[in-house]
Amino acid sequence: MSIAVEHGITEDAIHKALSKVQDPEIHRSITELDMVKEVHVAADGTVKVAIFLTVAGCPMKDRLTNDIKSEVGTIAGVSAVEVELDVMSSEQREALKTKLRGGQVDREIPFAQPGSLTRVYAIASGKGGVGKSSVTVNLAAALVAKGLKVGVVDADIYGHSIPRMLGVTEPPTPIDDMILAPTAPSGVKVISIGMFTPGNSPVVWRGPMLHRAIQQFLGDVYWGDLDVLLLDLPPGTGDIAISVAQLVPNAEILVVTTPQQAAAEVAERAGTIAVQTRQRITGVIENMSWMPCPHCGEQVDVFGSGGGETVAEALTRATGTKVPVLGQIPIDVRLREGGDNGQPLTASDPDSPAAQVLIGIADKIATRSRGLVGMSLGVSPVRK
Ligand SMILES: Nc1ncnc2c1ncn2[C@@H]1O[C@H](COP(=O)(O)OP(=O)(O)OP(=O)(O)O)[C@@H](O)[C@H]1O
Repeated sequence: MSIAVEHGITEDAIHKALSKVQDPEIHRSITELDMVKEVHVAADGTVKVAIFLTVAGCPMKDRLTNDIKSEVGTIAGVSAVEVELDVMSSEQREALKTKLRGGQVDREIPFAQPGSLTRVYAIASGKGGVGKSSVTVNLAAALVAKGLKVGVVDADIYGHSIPRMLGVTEPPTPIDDMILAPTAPSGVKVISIGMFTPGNSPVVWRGPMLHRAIQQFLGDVYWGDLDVLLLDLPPGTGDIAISVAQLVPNAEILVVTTPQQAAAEVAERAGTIAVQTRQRITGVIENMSWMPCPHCGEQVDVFGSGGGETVAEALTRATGTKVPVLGQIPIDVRLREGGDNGQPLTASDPDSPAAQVLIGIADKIATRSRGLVGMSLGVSPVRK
């Protein structure tokens, strides 16, 4: 960065102001990312700041321009701020990508590294429509509200409804082979298989392509330092669950079911795949457990009862360690509405009964310590 100053405005003051401006997608300071090309101060106190954008037509350029104007504009003696936009050369982009990968030139999945502090949860269900995506977005928003950095991968090829449920409208920004994930208004970073398919067309990819897509979402997307990554899997016991197990062996499983016994049986099958892949099952979440009767306020079990407990017991038997029911979420029209208008209930109405259960589950998965408890070691007893 080159800075030419006069008019009593110090280089230090300009550097300090610019260091407060963050790239809206990378969430790191533009000075740290070497995005400032040059700064010039004219005799009348006009400051011209030239910036390197990561890519031409960067969707965040207006926000960046405004942020620079407001930060630099606060310096005493500055009469006006002008921002000029340039684009990084391929060498500069390469250097930026290396910086974002923590000095690593090669792509790798950061969450699969031994030192990774990110807790990865794959959200699974036996069949569609049980509320897996609703649970995922509400847990994500609740975890952000606790001050954690959270990312969501929408790997549900049949549903891919996560961006809408989180209110994300912008597409991801590619920097060559690196992808910057858009951030939802709640602060959750999101990447979805739906962002890579034209219109609303269904994805007809088969196993190897899906594996590659998940690998890209985990390895090519710049996530920054996440505390928690949630993966919304497609319903059933499909290829993606196995890909996740291969790519991120330390991912833990959350199984979502309704109280209905038929749903519980298929959810149990989805859970047992974790036994085969030796992944830990953190617990079972029962959704649509009950609703208050509109006339008398009493609890009505619309979809029967006991499904969550049935799945938890079956998975406890299969793994040999206690798999708990983490919570029973009631039916709440506002939860559905929140999904439709991109405002998770845990953020918009955290005191509602359904949000309270979800926040309780978020507390449990946020504080869970690492260890071998609950993980199938893949050993069987030997008879002597
Ligand atoms: N507790 C709840 N109360 C009211 N509505 C709910 C609740 N949970 C989910 N829903 C609604 O049920 C519908 C299905 O939920 P969702 O899309 O989250 O399910 P899913 O299991 O992810 O389905 P798929 O895998 O088929 O995408 C949505 O319209 C959602 O808003």
